[in-house]
Amino acid sequence: MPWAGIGKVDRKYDGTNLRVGIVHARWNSEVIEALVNGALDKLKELGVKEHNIIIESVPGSFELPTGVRMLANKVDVVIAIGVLIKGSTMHFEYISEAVSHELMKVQRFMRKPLIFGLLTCLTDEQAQARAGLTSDGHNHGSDWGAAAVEMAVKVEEHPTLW
Ligand SMILES: Nc1c(NC[C@H](O)[C@H](O)[C@H](O)CO)[nH]c(=O)[nH]c1=O
Ligand SMILES: CC(=O)[C@@H](O)COP(=O)(O)O
Repeated sequence: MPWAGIGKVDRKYDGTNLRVGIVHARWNSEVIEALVNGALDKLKELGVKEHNIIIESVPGSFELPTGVRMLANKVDVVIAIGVLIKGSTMHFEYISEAVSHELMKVQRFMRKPLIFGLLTCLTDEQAQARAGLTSDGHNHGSDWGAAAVEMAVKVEEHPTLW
């Protein structure tokens, strides 16, 4: 997936003074772990201090919006990470839709940037590739870490945004 990723960044973003929350689901834990580590590595590369990163887990992706709200007051930006994989029922469709909409609402409610780290995959292989676990894969967690620092800095520069 050579085209994947957040592209060329307009300037250098410094995360030195940022507090970042990561809330992740535990379903599909191998993929989740790779995504969380990808995000953590990128946050640290961009200067975020380890003691300014709070990590919380929730059972599944459906619980992500609640988890985000629990962290919202303690940090400048939250990354919500979950991995939904299509099974044999309509479960996937309902949860994908509901969680995506609710995360957008939660972002407005908390008036802080929220990074959408919800993979909605049709197969296990799709999820593994997006966590960098296949030879042609790319770890989206890394992009989410970069997006978190960029958006936290940008929003800080626009105090009347929300
Ligand atoms: N099937 C997946 C789930 N299902 C669990 C729900 O998210 C939820 O935890 C449960 O229904 C209790 O409310 N979660 C994922 O993150 N990924 C899945 O593929
Ligand atoms: C509630 C569930 O997680 C489960 O019944 C969903 O089944 P599937 O993933 O096969 O659609």
